[in-house]
Amino acid sequence: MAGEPESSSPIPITLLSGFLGSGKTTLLNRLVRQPAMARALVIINEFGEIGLDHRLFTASQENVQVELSNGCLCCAVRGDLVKTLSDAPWRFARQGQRQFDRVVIESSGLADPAPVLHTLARHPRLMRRYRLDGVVTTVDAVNGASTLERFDEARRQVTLADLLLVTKREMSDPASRSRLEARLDSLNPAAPRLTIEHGELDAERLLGIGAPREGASLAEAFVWINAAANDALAPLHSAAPAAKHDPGVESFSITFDRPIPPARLEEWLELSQTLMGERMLRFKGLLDLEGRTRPTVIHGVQHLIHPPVELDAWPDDERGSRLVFITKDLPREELTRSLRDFLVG
Ligand SMILES: Nc1nc2c(ncn2[C@@H]2O[C@H](COP(=O)(O)OP(=O)(O)OP(=O)(O)O)[C@@H](O)[C@H]2O)c(=O)[nH]1
Repeated sequence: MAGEPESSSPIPITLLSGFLGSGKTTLLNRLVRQPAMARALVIINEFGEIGLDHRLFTASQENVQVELSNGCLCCAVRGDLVKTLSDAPWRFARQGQRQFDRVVIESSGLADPAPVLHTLARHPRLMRRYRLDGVVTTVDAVNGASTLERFDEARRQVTLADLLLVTKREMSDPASRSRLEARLDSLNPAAPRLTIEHGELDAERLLGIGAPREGASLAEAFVWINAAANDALAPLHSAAPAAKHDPGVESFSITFDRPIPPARLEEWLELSQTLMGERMLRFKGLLDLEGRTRPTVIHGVQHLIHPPVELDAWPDDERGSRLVFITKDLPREELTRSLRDFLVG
């Protein structure tokens, strides 16, 4: 592809999701005015024949902007997204210099983020050029709880988020706020939650919220994996229940001292998708794989499993693997047994 060398480091992508009217465009307008997002390529997906969001969005001078209309990102225009992202480095280049250094995709309010994440994680051309920096989901404090009751898409948007932003808090009453908090606890206890008003948020808060990237330090990976475990991490080979959530939601960790054969891990991942599916809300792993000199990070959300990434290095001879799970209605014994059988059995 013209315009830039293949070897340049992958361009981070932030996926901004959230149900209809939850405040995505309001947030985006604030974000792109800040230095951290000033050179973002903004891709706006709208649903319906006459999209409005791109008119409501007011890019800063440096931003480049693309609209994907007439369909939903998760189905009809997924091919357009691949083409837009594939072409962008040279399409938005001046004198051979790429004009953006990150991408923000605002998906339509009805989009399920999973297919988009699959596309970003699996499409050969996109995988080389881009990396997912995280999924941010806005949830409206007034309607959020009932929206989450009623719409599967809204639940998927919350479940897949690395960061949840609760909007319109000043318009909501305490009862609907606590109903919403309980619902968010149940759907995604791992994601940090922030309250924002009228899209006011430091753009830096959105950077690096997903998994550690290739070559990241082990220290960074520890912060990431610990965030998923809440208070369940401390005791090895066991777990305490996570702090607060619906019945049926559990958070726990499992460790292995011996290196894990990569082929066994792959088999287990396939099996877990089939057998556990949506009962596996989230898993994160920091692994010592047989034959690899560096630590490997894997993670997944329900059926979606991201490609493994290798970190910088082990600090010394002390190695080991740790997996953290957040599950719903999935007996811990069943999961632990399948892991032990497959990974070290
Ligand atoms: N009071 C209040 N209003 C907000 C807040 N955030 C957004 N709004 C308003 O909510 C309405 C919808 O916000 P948008 O940013 O357009 O929401 P969206 O998620 O982009 O909406 P869709 O494009 O329909 O999916 C607008 O009128 C905003 O001004 C907030 O924190 N407080």
